[in-house]
Amino acid sequence: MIWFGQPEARERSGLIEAGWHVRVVEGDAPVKVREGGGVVVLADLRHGDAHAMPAMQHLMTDCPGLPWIALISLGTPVRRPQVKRILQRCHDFFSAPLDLPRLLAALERAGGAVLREPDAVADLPELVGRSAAVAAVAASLRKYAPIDLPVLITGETGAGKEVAARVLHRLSARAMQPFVAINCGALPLNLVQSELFGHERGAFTDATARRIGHIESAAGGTILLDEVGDLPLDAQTNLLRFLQEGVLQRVGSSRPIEVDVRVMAATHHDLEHAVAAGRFREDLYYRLNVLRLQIPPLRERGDDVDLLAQRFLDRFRERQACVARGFESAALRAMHEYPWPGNVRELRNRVQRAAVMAEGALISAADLALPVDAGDGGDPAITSLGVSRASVEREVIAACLRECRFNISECARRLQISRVTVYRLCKKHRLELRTP
Ligand SMILES: Nc1ncnc2c1ncn2[C@@H]1O[C@H](COP(=O)(O)OP(=O)(O)OP(=O)(O)O)[C@@H](O)[C@H]1O
Repeated sequence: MIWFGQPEARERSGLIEAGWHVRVVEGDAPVKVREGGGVVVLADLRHGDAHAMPAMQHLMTDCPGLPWIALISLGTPVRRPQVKRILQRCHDFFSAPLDLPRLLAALERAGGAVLREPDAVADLPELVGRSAAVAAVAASLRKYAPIDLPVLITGETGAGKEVAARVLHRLSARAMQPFVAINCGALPLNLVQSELFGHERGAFTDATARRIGHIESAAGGTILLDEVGDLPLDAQTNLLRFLQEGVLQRVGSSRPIEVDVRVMAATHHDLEHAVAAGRFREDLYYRLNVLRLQIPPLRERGDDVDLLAQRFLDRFRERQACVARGFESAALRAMHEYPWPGNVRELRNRVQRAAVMAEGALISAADLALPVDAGDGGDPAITSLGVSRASVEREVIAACLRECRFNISECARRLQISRVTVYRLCKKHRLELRTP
């Protein structure tokens, strides 16, 4: 629903709990909405505030088919022409204090099915979100996609760098050609060159046959070099040559092979720092950093957390039997408070686990293993800071281990702790180090 004005906290959380996505509009900027799909608009005129009136009028003209509901109080200037025009357009009226159950019933009638509000990036279904931060990413993606130059994608782990690279590829002229993503940090050190550039038969002891490398296998398409900062210096030199001349040499061969591939690189480390420390070639950095895309961390995406969580839950429900279909308001609050060090990936993992754990229709903060704030009347065992920390720590490690398929080195790298610490924490939290 679009709420023009200011919902009270209880109103907003009641709506979200009932499955509605609430988009609050306070300013006078025009609002874009796709008609149909269960969108309902509420004109909150309780405070007689004329601020959002132009945006309301605009939307009424733009989307004449939308159902409108008015919320008024004794203070609403009902005789003012602007207000009168809006009231004339409304199907239903509510007076303060708002009777939430009656409003929910009216919304169901007006909007039909539960609203799935269009994302800010409706034409990019891979990129769920409607925050300004995600809209800015979407705008850059559309701008960069048709330009056949390298892109350097930065952002915290799990924020969606690979998702962005896939969108860039899909929107580019190379869309019908391969997209190859490789994690440079996970390549065995002694095989990096052969993995990237391929090798000829007999190039080294185990090279019993000729093998093409990842770059060649992406011929005509795009290669994403994830964690590019982890490439050893000799591989960096060859990559630079490839970027400059468009040719590569397989290990054990002196024959240059021309390969047409768009290179994208991603990193969650500070590459500038690596350059300053001499761990990353400066010339390669400039070659890769032609177009730059910064993926914002989840904690900076506002209500996208709700949207993503619901999306992950819906997807999970399509594949697995589970009773959960939404989130308690305390769970939504907890998700907004939590800093999400593992970003969208961590959110997905927590939601999936919570969907399994939840015993009712609504997932609680405890199901998500997230701390709830003390004023919430939540479980005291959960609100204790020590227990919450331990629980979060366990969840983050368990999720990361699963993501890395129980590869301890990879897990240590992603969490930026030592392998020894990973083992210690697994022991502390009784996490099994099984192979998948
Ligand atoms: N905006 C988004 N909408 C939907 N799913 C997303 C979004 N961003 C990320 N994801 C999901 O989150 C998970 C992590 O995303 P991705 O692998 O792109 O992150 P990353 O930044 O490349 O991580 P890493 O630094 O560990 O390589 C994936 O399952 C991806 O599908």
